[in-house]
Amino acid sequence: MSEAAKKPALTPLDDALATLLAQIQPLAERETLPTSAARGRVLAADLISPVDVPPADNSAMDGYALRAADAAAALPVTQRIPAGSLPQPLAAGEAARIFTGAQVPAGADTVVMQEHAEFADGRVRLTQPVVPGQHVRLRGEDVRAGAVVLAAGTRLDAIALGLAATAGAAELTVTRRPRVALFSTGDELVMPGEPLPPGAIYNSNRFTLRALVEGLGCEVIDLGIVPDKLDATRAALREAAARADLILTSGGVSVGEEDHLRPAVQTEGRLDLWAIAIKPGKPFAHGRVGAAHFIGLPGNPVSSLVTFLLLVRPVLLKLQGATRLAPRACRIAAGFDWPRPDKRREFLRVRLDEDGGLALFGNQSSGVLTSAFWADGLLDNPAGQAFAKGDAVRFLPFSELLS
Ligand SMILES: Nc1nc2c(c(=O)[nH]1)N[C@H]1C(S)=C(S)[C@@H](COP(=O)(O)OP(=O)(O)OC[C@H]3O[C@@H](n4cnc5c(N)ncnc54)[C@H](O)[C@@H]3O)O[C@H]1N2
Ligand code: MOO
Ligand SMILES: [Mg+2]
Repeated sequence: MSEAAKKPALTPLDDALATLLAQIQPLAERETLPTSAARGRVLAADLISPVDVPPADNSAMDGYALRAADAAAALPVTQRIPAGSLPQPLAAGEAARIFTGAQVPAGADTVVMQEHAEFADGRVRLTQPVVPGQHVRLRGEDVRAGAVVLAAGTRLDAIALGLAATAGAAELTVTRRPRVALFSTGDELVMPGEPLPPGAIYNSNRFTLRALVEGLGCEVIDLGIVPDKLDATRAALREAAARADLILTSGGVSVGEEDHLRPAVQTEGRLDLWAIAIKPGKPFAHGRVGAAHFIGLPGNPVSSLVTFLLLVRPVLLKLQGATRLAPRACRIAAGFDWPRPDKRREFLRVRLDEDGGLALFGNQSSGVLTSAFWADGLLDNPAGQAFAKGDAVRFLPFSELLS
């Protein structure tokens, strides 16, 4: 067989992702957690608010509540309403002293901030014209009772948890954590904390991948480092398949004789996909071992990171029933020329630069993890497409991908 004939056809990224996601059925099991423990999880049922938020009209300022129609007169101040207290109705021709967050009394329709009023002898006089309704936050303007506050399939970030709490939810029903068995392959790998013998490197993928998996609300089953041996790789796959929903590995997935993952998966299960037309991250593998999904990421640290973000992140989200799998992207000006594009769709490590559009990290090698640490996200450049400084390019922010 000629070298050319041995070359695998590279699958386009979008096709690979579609194939991968088509195999994923969301997990059916759910659990109920305290709201404070649900960060990073996916809501399994619509959350409906039993209350209006805010529950009553309330003041946005420290000042005076009154009827806008009375604004011209010096009004007697007939009550004082701190936040948390219950006001008396306000009669025509009266004003109430009021504080931010306090309930606006029935009868009042407007709040004047104290800086725009003068108080003397029990009466308040306004020093500025009023706009009727000003500084009153209306009952239900944030959330209406009976409305869906958070839909099933929502990922619970800090803001979503706050919104759930604002509707009074002490507990949330979420999809159970997917179990992800993680192992790194490579005889050269040594764990941080151990001495570094000649020829060895520290295992960084294990830390990056573990943090990414946990950040997506999943449980990690850490199977450590597996040697570059076919038998050891097969044994690790069998153990992982018995314990996990997804087996995630890094390294040993390329074409060298020391890359045992592909043959091991072919023997223990089946391989559905291998090699994607992206840079970095070409040698990406997907298949099944027993009932578990298998995903093999390339060993180079940036390749492993990028393939995780583009392909594994949506899988872990879909397993949990999340409705939004794709990260939001935007088009933004490139701050540099890119005259010699790759034949593969390329994901460049770039940083947001207020003055000049996206800036490029100098060394784009897939072994240089510093490039990703420095960057704010990935510039997604189509295969074979050159661009010049000032051209609009597609930007995938890490704020989307790493959340
Ligand atoms: N003849 C060819 N060689 C290679 C090809 C190719 O198409 N033909 N593809 C290259 C590309 S692209 C990549 S990416 C790598 C992927 O290789 P593997 O997935 O088999 O990974 P390894 O060979 O095991 O390691 C690659 C590289 O990454 C380092 N590594 C591995 N694991 C870790 C870890 N846990 N932490 C830190 N660094 C790790 C490893 O030491 C190697 O330097 O293959 C190319 N070769
Ligand atoms: O895909 Mo490799 O990830 O180009 O270095
Ligand atoms: Mg290799």
